[in-house]
Amino acid sequence: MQLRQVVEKILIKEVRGSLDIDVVDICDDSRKATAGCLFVAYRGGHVDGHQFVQQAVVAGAVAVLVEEPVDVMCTQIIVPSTRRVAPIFAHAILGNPAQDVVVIGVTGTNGKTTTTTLIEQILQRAGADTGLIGTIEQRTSKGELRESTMTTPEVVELVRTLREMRDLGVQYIAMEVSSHALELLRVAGIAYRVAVFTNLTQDHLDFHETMEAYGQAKGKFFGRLGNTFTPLADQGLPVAVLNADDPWSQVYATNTVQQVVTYGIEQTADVRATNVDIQANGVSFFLETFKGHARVSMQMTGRFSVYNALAATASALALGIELPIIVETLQQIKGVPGRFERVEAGQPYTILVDYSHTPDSLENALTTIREFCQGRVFTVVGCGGDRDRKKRPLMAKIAAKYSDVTVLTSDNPRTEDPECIIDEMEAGIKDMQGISYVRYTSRTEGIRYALTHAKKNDVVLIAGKGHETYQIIGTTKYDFDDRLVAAKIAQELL
Ligand SMILES: CC(=O)N[C@H]1[C@@H](OP(=O)(O)OP(=O)(O)OC[C@H]2O[C@@H](n3ccc(=O)[nH]c3=O)[C@H](O)[C@@H]2O)O[C@H](CO)[C@@H](O)[C@@H]1O[C@H](C)C(=O)N[C@@H](C)C(=O)N[C@H](CCC(=O)O)C(=O)O
Ligand SMILES: Nc1ncnc2c1ncn2[C@@H]1O[C@H](COP(=O)(O)OP(=O)(O)OP(=O)(O)O)[C@@H](O)[C@H]1O
Ligand SMILES: N[C@H](CCC[C@H](N)C(=O)O)C(=O)O
Ligand SMILES: [Mg+2]
Repeated sequence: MQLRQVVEKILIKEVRGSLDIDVVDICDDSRKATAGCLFVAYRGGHVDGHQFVQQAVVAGAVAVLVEEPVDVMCTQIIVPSTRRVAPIFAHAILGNPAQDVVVIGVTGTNGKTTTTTLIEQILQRAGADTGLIGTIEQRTSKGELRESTMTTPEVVELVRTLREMRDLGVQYIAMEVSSHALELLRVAGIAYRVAVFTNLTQDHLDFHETMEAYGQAKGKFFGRLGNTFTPLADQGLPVAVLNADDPWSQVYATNTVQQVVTYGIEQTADVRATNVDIQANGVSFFLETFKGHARVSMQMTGRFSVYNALAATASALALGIELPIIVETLQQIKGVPGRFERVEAGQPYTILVDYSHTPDSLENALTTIREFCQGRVFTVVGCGGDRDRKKRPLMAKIAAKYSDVTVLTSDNPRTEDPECIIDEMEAGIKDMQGISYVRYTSRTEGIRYALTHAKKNDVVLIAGKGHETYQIIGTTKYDFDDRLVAAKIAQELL
């Protein structure tokens, strides 16, 4: 497209060079620059993208979007904030794919991956072609596209993925919207048809600093619903789906002028579960909605699974899907990889791998296990390095409170010293009376300790890494899969 067509939409800018040039692509990483692209320079947390404009031009960039003049031989568009306007360029240059697909966004601390998966499965059962963008992978009903590197990609990659999905014939896309994405304007320009809130509990205080700021970041999603620079793909009106049992929903309801559908267990809600019965192999409940009611028996367990099911139900109803299709899907779905996933190696005790890497999700996982466990509970848990440090003592405390034996170990230490991370976790439980815990820096050895001591009727929870197939130590990514490691050790111990 002619660069002039987009640049004319930008109010505050200085242009050096010609705008009458054809731009065929956009990129924000010089290492991925291609012939005829526009390179966007972001000032990052580690490096300044402005350093790489020359490299991008050598690779074929014909124009650059920058915050200060740079010394290169190509068109320069100089703006106060490249992050602010990059979405306008990305959507326009990549052909506005978001206008051709119906997008459902799910935000919240926990439950995004599970809820988007449930929504995707319901839409597929209703006969739609779907896309999914989230923590584990980016896939369509026609097949997997790729494993994810981020929950919500940066805007350029995100819009490119939307375009890829649209070109494959996808009609509906369910995507996770992280608080980082909202804060960094990664999802600007996407007109969500349904915006879902799961819950807000402590995480990411390294990035947002306070819970208030974290809550406000999520609130942006609802404040802007129906208020973006691209129109909705279909004729339906935007809907906010809010968790009536989370106090932040009241704030978010006042943030939006759009219709709101609430769901919950405790409080009165438009979509509600009553008579919740949690078992080891599933959960059942009575589902009441504004479109009828039904008894539901799911193969996924835990009270949190009921919340995810309710959020997905409310979203699907907002999209006009019939209740029986929703109920059939909820009953048929077996689970999501790494979420309360059982490892079966013929051992007499239960092994569960769960992606609980926040205090709240760990507490939910353990209270669920306590509801059905007849023996002892062993929890193997670590905390990620280069991430929120404040959650470390809290997670250890929760593990120790609900477990008979806690094994403090490494998650992804990244560039931090693994011993220091475990020290920070241990600080939360040092003074607790009557608890039993051990430390193993090696995650494999931590898992081995728990499995060696577990007996019939016991449950071993391996928390924090879920579906991950790697462990990041320093800057190296090693192969590591809790499920495979646990299965191998359990088999050896038979
Ligand atoms: C805090 C955050 O989101 N950081 C993101 C940010 O990193 P950064 O600001 O440090 O980037 P940088 O390395 O300084 O580079 C600055 C710019 O120079 C460019 N560059 C860099 C090197 C080079 O040779 N050429 C070049 O052009 C980079 O592409 C970038 O545009 O920009 C990078 C490039 O787009 C992202 O990869 C990076 O995400 C990192 C990997 C990350 O871990 N993000 C996490 C915290 C995150 O976003 N998580 C949420 C989920 C959270 C949750 O809910 O659980 C997510 O949505 O994934
Ligand atoms: N609705 C919920 N409320 C609280 N905890 C939940 C909920 N759903 C899932 N969990 C717990 O949180 C863990 C992560 O679930 P899920 O992957 O669906 O969340 P997420 O929001 O996508 O996480 P991430 O921020 O890492 O992408 C699960 O393994 C489970 O222990
Ligand atoms: N999306 C989360 C995932 C955390 C998973 C945990 N295993 C870790 O590495 O801390 C994050 O990037 O903070
Ligand atoms: Mg996720």
